[in-house]
Amino acid sequence: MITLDGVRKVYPGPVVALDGIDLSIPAGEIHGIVGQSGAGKSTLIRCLTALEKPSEGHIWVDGQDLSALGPKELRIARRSIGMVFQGGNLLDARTAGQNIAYPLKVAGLDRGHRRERVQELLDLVGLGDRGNSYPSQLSGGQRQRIAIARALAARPAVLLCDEPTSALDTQTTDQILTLIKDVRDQTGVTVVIITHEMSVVRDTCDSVTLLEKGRVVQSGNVGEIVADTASRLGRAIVPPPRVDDPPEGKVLIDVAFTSRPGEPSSSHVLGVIAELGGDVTAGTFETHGANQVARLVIATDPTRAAQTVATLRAQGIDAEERAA
Ligand SMILES: Nc1ncnc2c1ncn2[C@@H]1O[C@H](COP(=O)(O)OP(=O)(O)OP(=O)(O)O)[C@@H](O)[C@H]1O
Repeated sequence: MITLDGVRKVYPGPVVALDGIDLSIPAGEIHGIVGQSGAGKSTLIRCLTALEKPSEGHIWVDGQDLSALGPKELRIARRSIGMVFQGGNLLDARTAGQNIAYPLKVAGLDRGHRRERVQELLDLVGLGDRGNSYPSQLSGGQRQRIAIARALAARPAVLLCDEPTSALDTQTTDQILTLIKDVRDQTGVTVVIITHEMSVVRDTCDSVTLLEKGRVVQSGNVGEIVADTASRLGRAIVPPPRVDDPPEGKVLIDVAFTSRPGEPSSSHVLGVIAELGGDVTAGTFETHGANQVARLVIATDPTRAAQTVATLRAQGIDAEERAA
């Protein structure tokens, strides 16, 4: 559905914003793009909307090579790409309904069909009775719902979301992410979400790409990445639980493991830790597909720390003493 092949983007300077990106996102997936500030996320999304032209390489969206299209063809191709920005970016002087209708007007849909489609979209995002409200009369979450409806108006094959929840509180964030998942389930749209929040990746994305200095560090299925205890991205998506200080006279050991079907279960590992004289101070257990992913912090006597780490590692369990 979305394929990038050797995409480079060099700004004058020169600044290499994208340095040879190869990426494939299947139709109907929700894909997260993460990376630190300056990693190239916004440049990547601007290339996907064809607002920016790659210096090298090709981008296919919905079967079309964007780099091969002329200006007129690009304008048409852009209709199959919906965009949602941080904060919504609605036109303040227009009602919610008029905001949603705008891309339909541009696409040449007649008034009657526009009205029908706008109501359908308002209902889809759960704001069926707010079509006549102006953006200033809506909450941040409601504005973002209208922005999603507007992005979906022309039935795009791809929905690109640039930090869609970073201006929202936790509860509203959850509601917007649930809406994005529902929309994907109902319409089959392929979704790309740029985010700096790993919780968005954990709770919403099927697959994820980590960018660093314009390059792909890791890309793949979220469940598989978090199950790989050696993956830095996996540990960022499911981080170790927070423990500020070890109990008096103890040291802390970070433990990470994945229980796959047919492999030693969490209770087995907890048994090993207990036998070694360790106390579980905090723990996170998450189910990803058929796997259970665990991050534990255990407290133990300093004299036993090295032995505990060695025994756990010998059993294939990731363990590391936390620096004091
Ligand atoms: N128009 C531009 N001209 C020159 N350099 C640019 C331009 N846009 C981005 N850059 C540079 O390209 C690199 C990648 O920037 P980009 O905005 O894509 O990163 P990002 O991962 O989206 O960062 P952030 O999370 O801060 O938005 C940075 O070094 C940035 O300074």
